[in-house]
Amino acid sequence: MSTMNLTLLTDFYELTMMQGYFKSQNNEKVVFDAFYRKNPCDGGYAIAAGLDQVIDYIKNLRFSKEDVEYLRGLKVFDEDFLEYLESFHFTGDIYAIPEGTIVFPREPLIKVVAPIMEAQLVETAILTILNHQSLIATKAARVVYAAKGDGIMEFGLRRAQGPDAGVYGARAAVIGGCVGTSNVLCGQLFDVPVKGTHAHSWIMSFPDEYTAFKTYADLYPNACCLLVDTYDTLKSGVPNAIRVFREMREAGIPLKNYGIRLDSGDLAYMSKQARKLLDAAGFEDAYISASSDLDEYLIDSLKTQGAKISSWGVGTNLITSKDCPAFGGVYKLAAVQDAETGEFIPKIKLSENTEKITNPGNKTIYRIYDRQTGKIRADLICLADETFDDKKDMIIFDPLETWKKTKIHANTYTLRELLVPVFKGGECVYTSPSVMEIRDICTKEKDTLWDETKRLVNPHEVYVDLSDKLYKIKSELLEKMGREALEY
Ligand SMILES: Nc1ncnc2c1ncn2[C@@H]1O[C@H](COP(=O)(O)OP(=O)(O)OP(=O)(O)O)[C@@H](O)[C@H]1O
Ligand SMILES: O=P(O)(O)OC[C@H]1O[C@H](OP(=O)(O)OP(=O)(O)O)[C@H](O)[C@@H]1O
Ligand SMILES: O=C(O)c1cccnc1
Repeated sequence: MSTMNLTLLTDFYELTMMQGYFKSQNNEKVVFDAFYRKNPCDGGYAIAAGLDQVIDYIKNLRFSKEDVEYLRGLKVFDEDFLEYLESFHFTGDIYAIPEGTIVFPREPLIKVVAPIMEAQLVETAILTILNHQSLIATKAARVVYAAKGDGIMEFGLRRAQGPDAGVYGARAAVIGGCVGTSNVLCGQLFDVPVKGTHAHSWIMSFPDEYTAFKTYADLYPNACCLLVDTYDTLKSGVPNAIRVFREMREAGIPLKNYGIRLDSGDLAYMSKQARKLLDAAGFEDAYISASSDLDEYLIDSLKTQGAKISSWGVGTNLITSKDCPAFGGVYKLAAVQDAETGEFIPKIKLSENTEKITNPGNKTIYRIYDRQTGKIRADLICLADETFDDKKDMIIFDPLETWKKTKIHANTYTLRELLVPVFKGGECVYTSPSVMEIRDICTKEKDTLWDETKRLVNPHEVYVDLSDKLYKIKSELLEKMGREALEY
């Protein structure tokens, strides 16, 4: 999948605009920001994911002969433009927040600095990749948070919106903290753990439940998880599982990593009863896992109910992010380079809705950490060439409600620039960590948030402020626009 040419994975208007820029010989260098506006599921944060696929996409960005032929057939593009496309490749710079990082609304997750024809073309693919994976990674992080240290298995492939969503969704779910996936192709492509139990069909294909369990246990004694709800969980499923475990013990087969899976009924009640039966038979270390339309809220509720479940399989609600099906990331022009001075002229997009007014200029983001706790104090969006000294006090203010100011005292904080170079002059200068390494990074990242921000409902919002300089540029641009509007 990584060498696939996805050059035509774009909206038609990117190409018609590209031809327009070509015809008007307008190929100035510009800055585009890919950012999102609202955390998924009304949560307090999101997790950046998908960068590695964006890198593959950019590396393979070439119009093949067939691509150009196809575009010629649309009878919209002129020969000179089609000829240009034949030798097209990406020559710009890309900066990105590494995968697995905690991110907040309005922060550029990816910044493209490139001639406008190139920067425009890549909009759609960058957004579709980032939007999907960041959404599922965030959803997974929420589910993992609810499970309070229990393992979450990703079980969603069959219910995902197609193969790509299944495979890349599973990748993102592992980044967000799942311990593994049932998705074998995802395992092969990204070297993540694949695991699983068995289906009801396995049980139903045998003359009786005991024989099905026994056959499975003989085959997989080291990973023996028996699905106990096909007929009657407490009267048949659990007793038959206990019978098989007992026979394994009597046969001298070491019992480790074994247990049962509940897939229906009242999971709190069933798990408590099953726990009692297993314990009474001397199988205190047998685990109880559960699946059945779970999500973060249900897992949280089951925990509160005292369910005796220590491992969870989550499918549909995770892989589709069912209650919040879109991440809503956008890609906005932020600056255009002056051909003569080389300076970036900030550009702004107005909106009736103040939250939708874009942040102009060639920017970067600094994360401000509390030096003692390592937790995030706030993020600061500023101009790319601004520098800060953590030995000096820092005053940050809310960009919308500017009277809300916070003083961060000198030597109590550390700074980290979030955007890192990924492409320079068209060359990739970044090596992505493996998915399991990104998962580890993400686990550490989650530790930089207070619980108040991680909680599932009404979380505390982390401040994302603008630097003084950027705030002034934005205000001046808004003023100017306002004056110009009056002149009409
Ligand atoms: N103790 C519980 N508290 C809250 N929700 C629960 C509890 N136990 C199960 N659930 C959830 O309730 C829903 C159960 O739905 P339903 O009864 O329709 O299906 P089921 O029990 O899975 O049975 P079947 O698979 O046979 O349709 C699932 O989403 C499940 O996760
Ligand atoms: O409920 P989800 O969160 O989507 O998790 C995945 C579900 O997929 C399987 O059911 P399915 O009915 O597809 O197959 P089965 O016959 O193996 O139960 C599994 O038993 C889970 O219930
Ligand atoms: O392995 C499992 O138990 C599994 C896999 C996919 C979907 N549901 C369950």
